[in-house]
This record gives sequence, structure tokens and C-alpha cells, in this order.
Amino acid sequence: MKHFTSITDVEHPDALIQQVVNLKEQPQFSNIGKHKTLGLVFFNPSLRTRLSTQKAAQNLGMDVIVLNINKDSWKVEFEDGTVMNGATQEHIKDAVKVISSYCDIMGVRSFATLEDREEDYKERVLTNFVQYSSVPVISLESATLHPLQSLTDMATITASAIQRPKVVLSWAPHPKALPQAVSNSFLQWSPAIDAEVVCACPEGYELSDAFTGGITTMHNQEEAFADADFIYAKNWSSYDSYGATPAVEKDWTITVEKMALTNDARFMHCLPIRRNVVASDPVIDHSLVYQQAKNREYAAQAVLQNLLEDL
Ligand SMILES: NCCC[C@H](NC(=O)CCC(=O)O)C(=O)O
Ligand SMILES: NC(=O)OP(=O)(O)O
Repeated sequence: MKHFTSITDVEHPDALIQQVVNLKEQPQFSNIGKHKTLGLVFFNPSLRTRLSTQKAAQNLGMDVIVLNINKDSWKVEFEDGTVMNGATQEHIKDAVKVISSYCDIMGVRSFATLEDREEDYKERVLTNFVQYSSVPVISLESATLHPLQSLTDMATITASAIQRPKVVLSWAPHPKALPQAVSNSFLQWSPAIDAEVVCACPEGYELSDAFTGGITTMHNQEEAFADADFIYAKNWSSYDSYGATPAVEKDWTITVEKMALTNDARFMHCLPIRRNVVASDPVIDHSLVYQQAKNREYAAQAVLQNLLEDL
């Protein structure tokens, strides 16, 4: 594996998912990363990605350096050929070349701005990192994808050992407009496991065809929940009216009553979760969310291990 920015970077996604399940069942520690440095660059906040990736690197003997770029560094310019006599102080090209010179593997997190669909879906920040980095790049969640989360989620579902489960990706309310990255990526990875996947969302919140191809989209949440084995909740803003949050008539919060419509489904969410908005307290308290969070460590470790082996 050269980079890890999308499932398309992975030759055998099913084998990688199984590697994560194996690590979860039997955690491994090694020194394959001794005297190697992982650099993590954050344009946006993070709790799980930051800590689980650091922990995974430590499990492999790596050293880790972290830069919170918007907080601690210079303001970054992305336009090529621009006269930098304004607010930006360092060009992305220079920043990435320099950061990667200190690292053997680099990770970057940069969310969608939700202002311009074309710009976000071009993945300018991630693409610049891949272009100018001299070392492999891991996406720590980009504008449109979150592959470390999806790898984790596929491993969490696989570890349950339910044969061909019904998995419902359900839109849920949120006070803020959020990116489509987690949901896009979840759908993109789901063909790598043997599952029936349904997407439930209000009208106006359909995800891009690039990710929903071959997946049933339903606008009735209760109907979608029938016979489900997993409910994967996530909010996202509109793809069609890009970044907008059109009014939704029905209450899409996931409650104990709605979970009772399922086949005793396990509730999943990537976290952080707005309690009693996305889902009610008892749903979250009896869910897989902490297992998912712990599995992030194994997913990051499997990805780092593969990248280190191919250095
Ligand atoms: N990394 C997991 C999710 C990150 C982000 N959530 C958020 O920004 C939530 C923020 C809030 O609750 O205000 C998202 O949806 O892509
Ligand atoms: N799930 C996830 O990526 O969490 P953080 O945003 O806290 O890293």
C-alpha cells in the first residue's frame, strides 16, 4: 500500500478488515516502526483519530509528532502562483515538503468547508499532501471520506459474526451542518463485507450517486429499521443543495422505541455524538460506540503496519 486515503488505495480490503479483526482478538506489539516517525497534521479537531493513531504507532515502536496547523502554525496558502502579500503566510507546497522531510509516514485531517461542492469533492488539501509529500499519506478524515473510520466499522460488524447482516445507515438530526464524509466512506467500504446495506434519510438528504450505487435508499426510517441487525447513525448535510440543512418534518432521533422495530440491532456511531439529538441516552449507553472507538486503534495499527512493510 502506497497511501491510505480511500478504499481505492487498498488492494485487498477484505484482507485488511480481517487483519483488524485479528488484532482486536489478539493485540500485537512489535518494533517494525522503531526509529521511524509518524507525523499527524490536524486542520480540524479530533479526539479518537488523534489518540488511536498515536497509540497504534506506539504499538509498532514508532515515534509520533503532531501539528495542529490552524492553531499552532502559519496560515496556509493553497492557490498556486498567487502573490502572497495578504493574510496567508506559508504555501501548502512548502509546508508539506518540510513536514514530510521529518517523517516516514504522514497523516492529515481536513474537513469539508460545505461552501462549494466542487471544491470539497476535489479534495484539495488531501491531494496537495499526496502530491508534495515524500512519504506515504494517511487520511485522518478528508472533505469527502473517512477511511480509517470505515475500516473500523467494517471490522466491528465483521467481528459480530452475524451472517449477512442487514445494516441501516440512518440519517439523524444535528444542530449543525456536517460533512458527508463518514457516510460516503461507510457506503464505499460496505461492499467489502457480506451485508445487506440500506440508507435511510429524509428527502433532500440523498448522498451522491457515486456512493449510493447498488444501495437502497429509503425515506421512511421506521420501515428501513425492520429486521435490521445494525443501525449506523450519522448526520450529514444535503449533497444536492450543498451544505444546506432543509427542514425535516418527522423526528429522526433514534430512540429505544425505534430500536424495538429492528432485529435486536446493535447501534453504531463514529462519535462524537450529540446525546438526545442524534440518539437518546439509553440507545447510546447500550451500543457498540465504545467498541468502535477502541477498534480505531487496531484499524490504524493495521494500516501503519502495511505502510511500514512497503516503505
Ligand atoms: N470524525 C468523526 C466526525 C467528525 C465530524 N463531526 C463533527 O464535526 C461534529 C461536531 C459537532 O457535533 O458539533 C463529521 O461529521 O464529519
Ligand atoms: N470518529 C472520529 O473520527 O472521532 P474524532 O473526530 O474525535 O477523531
